[in-house]
Amino acid sequence: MIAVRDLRYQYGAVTVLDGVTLSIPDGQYCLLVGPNGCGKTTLVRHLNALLTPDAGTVTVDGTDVTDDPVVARTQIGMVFQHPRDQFVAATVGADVAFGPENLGLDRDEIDRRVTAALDAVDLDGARERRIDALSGGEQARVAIAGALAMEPDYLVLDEPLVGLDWPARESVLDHLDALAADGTGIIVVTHDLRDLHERADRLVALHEGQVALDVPPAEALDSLPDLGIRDPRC
Ligand SMILES: Nc1ncnc2c1ncn2[C@@H]1O[C@H](COP(=O)(O)OP(=O)(O)OP(=O)(O)O)[C@@H](O)[C@H]1O
Repeated sequence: MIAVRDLRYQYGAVTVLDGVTLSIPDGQYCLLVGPNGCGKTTLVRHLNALLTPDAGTVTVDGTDVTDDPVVARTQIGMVFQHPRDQFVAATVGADVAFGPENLGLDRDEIDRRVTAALDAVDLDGARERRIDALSGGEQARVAIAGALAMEPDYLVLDEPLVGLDWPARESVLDHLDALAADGTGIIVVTHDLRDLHERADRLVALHEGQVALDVPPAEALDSLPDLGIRDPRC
């Protein structure tokens, strides 16, 4: 379980997170929503210790991520807002292998993980393809595969659908559904709930640095406009 307790963070004099508390059990599919600049990325960067809290704690299965960032980073896979910035190799297979290689795994295990991760996003035939020659949707799936190759308990995706056309968007979402069905916890950061609200178990909305809503998505819809988020039914 990921547990965030009274998390506070400011950039200079600007307070962004002002006492965020939430727990995300294993296997949950959670949406983290809020308008631009409300602190969603700042919050998820704390989950695997890319940022250190000014106050409060983030624990994963009881381990404080600040004390043990490596544990957090192996249990929580992150897919960043612009996947293109995340790639470290020219080809799909080399990029997906990068994380397991850094874990010091043997070649057979690396190969097994790369195969499984690419299979999970339907890119099993794409190992030798150059990433810069892939479509935006394919690149998004490579980024997800890169995180999956670490065999994380949770996958955190920061605005994974930006710039994708409808088929690519559906494809990425269907793959997330399949991962969730297999027990991977999914946390999707977004300000656009179209196609998402019916898939997730839970919706957490940030407002003025705090958790303003934490309910099943269907219960949140009427309150969203007051929090600066478009009602996806409209
Ligand atoms: N490195 C930084 N230095 C100073 N201010 C920052 C930095 N990163 C973010 N901020 C500010 O912190 C606030 C929260 O930013 P954050 O990126 O967490 O919001 P967000 O909800 O993810 O926004 P978006 O939906 O636009 O991605 C914003 O006002 C942003 O300008």
